[in-house]
Amino acid sequence: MEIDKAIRESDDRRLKTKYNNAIYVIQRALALYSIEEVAFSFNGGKDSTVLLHLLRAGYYLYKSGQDHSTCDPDDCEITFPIRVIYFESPSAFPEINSFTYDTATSFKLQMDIIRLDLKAGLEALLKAMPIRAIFLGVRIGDPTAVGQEQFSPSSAGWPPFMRVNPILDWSYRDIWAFLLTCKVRYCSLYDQGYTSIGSIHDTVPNALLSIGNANNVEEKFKPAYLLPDGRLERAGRIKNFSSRPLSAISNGLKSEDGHRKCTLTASVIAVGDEILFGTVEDRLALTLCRKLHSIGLAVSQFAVTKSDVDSVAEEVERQKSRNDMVFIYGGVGPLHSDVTVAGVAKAFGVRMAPDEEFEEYLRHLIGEKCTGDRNEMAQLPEGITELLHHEQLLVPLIKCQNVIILTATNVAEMDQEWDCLIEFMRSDSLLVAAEPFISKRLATTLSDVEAAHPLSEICIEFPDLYIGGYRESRKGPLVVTFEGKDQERINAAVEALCKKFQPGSFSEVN
Ligand SMILES: Cc1cc2nc3c(=O)[nH]c(=O)nc-3n(C[C@H](O)[C@H](O)[C@H](O)COP(=O)(O)O)c2cc1C
Ligand SMILES: Nc1ncnc2c1ncn2[C@@H]1O[C@H](COP(=O)(O)OP(=O)(O)OP(=O)(O)O)[C@@H](O)[C@H]1O
Ligand SMILES: [Mg+2]
Repeated sequence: MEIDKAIRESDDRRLKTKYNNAIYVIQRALALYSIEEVAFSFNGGKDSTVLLHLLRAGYYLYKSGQDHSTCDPDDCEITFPIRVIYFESPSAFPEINSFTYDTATSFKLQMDIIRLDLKAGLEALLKAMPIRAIFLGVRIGDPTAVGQEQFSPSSAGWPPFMRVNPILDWSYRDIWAFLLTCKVRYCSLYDQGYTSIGSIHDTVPNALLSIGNANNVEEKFKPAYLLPDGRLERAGRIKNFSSRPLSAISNGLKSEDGHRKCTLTASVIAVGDEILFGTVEDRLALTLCRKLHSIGLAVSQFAVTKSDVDSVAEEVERQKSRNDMVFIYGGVGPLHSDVTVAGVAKAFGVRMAPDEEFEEYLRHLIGEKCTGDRNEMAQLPEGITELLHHEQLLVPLIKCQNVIILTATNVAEMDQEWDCLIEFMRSDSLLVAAEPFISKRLATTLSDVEAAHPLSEICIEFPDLYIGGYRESRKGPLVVTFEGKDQERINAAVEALCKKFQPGSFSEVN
């Protein structure tokens, strides 16, 4: 088998280790699932090209191991029985399409071309075939790899199947070492400076490979395998973040327009299975909501999510685009359940990458215990992270665009982080004009039924105020609350409400 032979004959020890691990994962999958139950998701990209050849080798080695005799290499090479699926999109590069089709012909792949969107296509496929596991060329540096392992069930909202990622731990360099060592064909775009290929709308050659366009001729690029730093593989992908950065928020806060100030919103996300199980009581939400309110930010939502990357990512993605700021706590640290930072990375569609500055802080904090090859805690969302350092804090706060990750685990720690955060925002003139809310509370012995209609009229008359009501017990007094940024408006609303009832029906409470 030519792939296995090429790797065995190579003296690249790192590549051999990666190859052996990938083959092991493939063989495990082939032992767990029948051949009809597996499929390979192939799209002509470099990672899936590597995986194609690994699967060919893995299948050959699996078969020869199973038969206790060497499988006839010709047989195994001619019949590659794993079903291949290609989601063809109208925005795919023509070079990718032609390479994918040519490869399918050369290796006699049974390839299904699916022209539906990914989810719908997978749903239809899984209905029609007994497929239970899909091989993917996902690597740890890909934004979509966050939280995945070599065997990862598909995420919530996707049809159920096992994602098998044999090259999850491969680096950009490993990919090129494999393709060049095995001398296999790859898509021609990689020789024209493309280093990671998405759609024609979001992919250009990697500027780091440019050799310029002297004499006004077309700009030329070096081939992808010459990219010196694999972390910059996606530099040719055009980013499209939907969220607003904090600078946009600061403009909002400085606005002279009172209404705009009122509409600034924040949302709070707590991460922790234990909160959902009811095992621990979450006191931080109360503290944080109170603090946010005290500086004039309207808290639009408080959510609790499970300790898993996808749940965190979904919630952050939803909240970051709807709110000016998002505050998230819980699930920060080195434990398996500490998935918050990875979830934030996934929400922004960026990968986790080692952050030297953060690692330095951790080294001071934990000393030698964290100086291993891979300090997971020192990985932060790439390209969007700002560390907010304050002398009172042992470890800086992490800000990813408009998402602030708090590490507090109790109220005292939250108080301290909050004080630092406020100082930071003030020194950066972010909060200069954020007017605090003014509130008034009136207690009454009127029943809910008596109060309901007149109160709803007041709400219509004063849409710029938050007017609410609550009671601490069914029999006790009803408390009506008025929140807003304009004292006169609050006084007017209070007066208007009192006028609708007998004098003395309401008394102000603190
Ligand atoms: C076979 C297959 C299975 C996938 N399963 C999932 C999944 O379970 N969860 C998920 O969030 N995305 C899933 N995706 C989507 C990918 O993570 C990714 O969003 C998609 O391939 C587009 O990648 P791009 O934005 O880099 O082009 C799947 C994609 C494919 C092809
Ligand atoms: N349109 C598609 N059809 C089938 N599989 C796909 C498709 N898009 C992505 N995949 C699967 O997801 C994997 C990861 O995609 P990704 O774009 O990161 O890698 P790639 O396309 O193989 O290489 P590159 O990083 O150079 O684009 C692919 O290797 C493939 O298994
Ligand atoms: Mg790709």
